[in-house]
Amino acid sequence: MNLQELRERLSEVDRQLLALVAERQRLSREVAEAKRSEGRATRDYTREREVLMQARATADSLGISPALAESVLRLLIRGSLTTQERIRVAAGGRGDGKSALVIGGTGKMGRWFSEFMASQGYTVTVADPAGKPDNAAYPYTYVADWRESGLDYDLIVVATPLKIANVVLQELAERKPRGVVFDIGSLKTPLRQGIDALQSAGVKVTSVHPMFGPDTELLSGRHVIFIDMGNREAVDAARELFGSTMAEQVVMGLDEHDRLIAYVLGLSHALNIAFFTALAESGEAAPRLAQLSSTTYDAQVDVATKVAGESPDLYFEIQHLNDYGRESLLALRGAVEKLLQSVSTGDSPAFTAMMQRGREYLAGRVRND
Ligand SMILES: O=C(O)C(=O)C[C@]1(C(=O)O)C=C[C@@H](O)C=C1
Repeated sequence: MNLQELRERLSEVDRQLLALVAERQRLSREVAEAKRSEGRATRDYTREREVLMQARATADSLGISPALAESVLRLLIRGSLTTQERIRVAAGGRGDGKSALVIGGTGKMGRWFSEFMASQGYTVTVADPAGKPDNAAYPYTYVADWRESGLDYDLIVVATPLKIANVVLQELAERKPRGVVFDIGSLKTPLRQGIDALQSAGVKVTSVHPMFGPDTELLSGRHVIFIDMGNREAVDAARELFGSTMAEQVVMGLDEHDRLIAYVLGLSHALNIAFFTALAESGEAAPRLAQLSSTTYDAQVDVATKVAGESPDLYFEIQHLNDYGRESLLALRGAVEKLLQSVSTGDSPAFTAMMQRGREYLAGRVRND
């Protein structure tokens, strides 16, 4: 066979593979229904392990790489889980007969929430001064300014940029809506006044931080943080929204949230900004570095590239508006100084101690994906 013929055969095999993937997905939808009627959880780690082990053994007997087979099956299981989670969220029907308003609903996370709530049966209204999305089949009621309409909703989600959110929450407090109100900001200390105003006005208020980006399809392994401002009903209602998903729910206080986020978001963003700034400012080495690779460098460059592509406004807000933001930046500076000190004085025990401490610290970390 010549190259052209071989490529045609490969394309045919790819088509067959994808037809099998479609068949697997179809079966997985049936599994979702079966598990729902038997009252079983969506995710079954024991079964996943079995599937992966089976794939490795089959690969071995076929003379192909077990690692390749495992990666393919991991992707397919992820596909299954995404489909199954969606089925469960829709079947839960937690929003049937209920209405929701998403203020800032055409932004990225606003869109995510609108879709998520609509998939549960909520009738969604989107308010956003950015204009109605140019889509003939736009599925939600649209208003440019929420201030000009009634507030008779079961749920109001504030998905505006942080700076505006505090004002919106205060304005909402004046109108005392009957439904549950929550924002989805990445920081909570800049929203303290708005949330407090709602609380004092007797509104059912909480605050939610979805710890994932707008492209997220599967919530298994993801965290959603709920801030308890003293209104149990509001916290329960917000948690209930995620009740059919596999997201892990964490409830905490407002200050605790921002203290932790200063590290989880603030420190990891800062480290990447420092990394690419150091590279870009490395003088004549900069263009040559861009061509090189090594395992750690490539992994770090991948993360840094994502960070560099994010919104500077949002990333600045995350650093600047956090009451506890300085703490983690100073910790980073302290760590770099300690490193510099050990390296420049040839203090190998100090360097080794840093590595050892990191190893111990990170070994205690549980990660599930
Ligand atoms: O066997 C199941 O319970 C499935 O839902 C299927 C499947 C898979 O894709 O193989 C998907 C998710 C589960 O966690 C385990 C396995």
